[in-house]
Amino acid sequence: MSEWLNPSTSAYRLTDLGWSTEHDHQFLPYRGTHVPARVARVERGGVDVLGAAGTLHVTYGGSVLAAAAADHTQHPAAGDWVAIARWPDGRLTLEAILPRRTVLTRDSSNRTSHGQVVAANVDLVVIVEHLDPDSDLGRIERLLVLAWSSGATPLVVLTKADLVPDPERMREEVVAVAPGVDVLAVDATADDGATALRQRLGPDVTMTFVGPSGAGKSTLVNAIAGANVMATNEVRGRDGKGRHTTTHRELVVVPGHGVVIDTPGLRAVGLIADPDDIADAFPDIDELAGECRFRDCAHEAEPGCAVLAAAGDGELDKDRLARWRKLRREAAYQARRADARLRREELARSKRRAKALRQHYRARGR
Ligand SMILES: Nc1nc2c(ncn2[C@@H]2O[C@H](COP(=O)(O)OP(=O)(O)OP(=O)(O)O)[C@@H](O)[C@H]2O)c(=O)[nH]1
Ligand SMILES: [Zn+2]
Repeated sequence: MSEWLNPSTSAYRLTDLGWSTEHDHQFLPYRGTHVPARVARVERGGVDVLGAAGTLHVTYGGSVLAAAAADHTQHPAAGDWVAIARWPDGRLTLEAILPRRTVLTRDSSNRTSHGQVVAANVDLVVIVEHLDPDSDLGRIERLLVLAWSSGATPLVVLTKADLVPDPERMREEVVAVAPGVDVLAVDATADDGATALRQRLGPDVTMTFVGPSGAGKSTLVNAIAGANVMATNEVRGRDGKGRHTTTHRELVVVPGHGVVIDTPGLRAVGLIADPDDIADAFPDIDELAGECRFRDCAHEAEPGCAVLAAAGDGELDKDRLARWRKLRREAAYQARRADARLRREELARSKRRAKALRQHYRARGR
């Protein structure tokens, strides 16, 4: 186990972990009986939390387990602020999750679950994409939808600016697909890259870095930390598997510059967006759609469609429109699937109820 998770390591100041006066208020019901802490790592049987007592391993309290069984999103996640109880026998249990400000969710492959929270209370989603090879605009758009749907603010960092002849021109292309979002082009291996990013951070900002493998996420985190807190590709070994071993840190405190969350689940986040989230990432198209003749315009072939008109006269990039359509189809498909899942669960519940009733009457009849 790394020194990071060793209980003998030093205590944390709650404010370095992102604690604010809002949390003071939320924690009032637990004051005196529980201690506050932040979840750094989730395991099957419990979590590691960081707090004034350092790093602690705690198991789940009964009410937390019951809530999580009924609704997977109520399972503790990295970044959660929680209330910990200490029992007379010395056992530590996680008894409550404070209200989450933001949630990054992934659709679970488990058909009976309702998606899984992979990180909570993230303020800033840093979308990292390389300029060399060329940036993937569709991937950036997709991650923007993800960021907006979590409630966090996105920031786009384009790395490897040192490897291309005209990074500014490429940055402009990305600016066009990220309306209202800050877009930086940096050399992540140089000081000014870290400086530009640090200027966007604050001491109590919780951030997460998403983007393709090799884009420079770990390099950036290490640069803002001024230390090697994340394993980069070079030091990770050839099999590429070293990253999410049991010693991996999922929540790293960068004193003065915030908290970084990096969970294995984040690597696999899919898209469960609702149309509003997509609109957040595509305000240009959303605005055009407001000008269509028909309120329920599908922007496919309708007369008076402002979206099609804009695509026709070049005001709206046709490729961007095609990617937007694809995301909307995907979201609609996910929504239908979730509906079907809910119906299946409701059916299973009513069958269980009927069976229980039959047994009840049979027992009485005897
Ligand atoms: N020249 C140059 N190299 C970079 C830059 N950013 C990252 N690299 C290099 O790219 C390689 C991959 O960087 P990482 O930081 O490990 O990438 P990552 O996004 O964390 O990758 P995963 O951990 O696989 O998701 C390393 O060799 C970095 O030194 C950059 O801006 N310029
Ligand atoms: Zn239209």
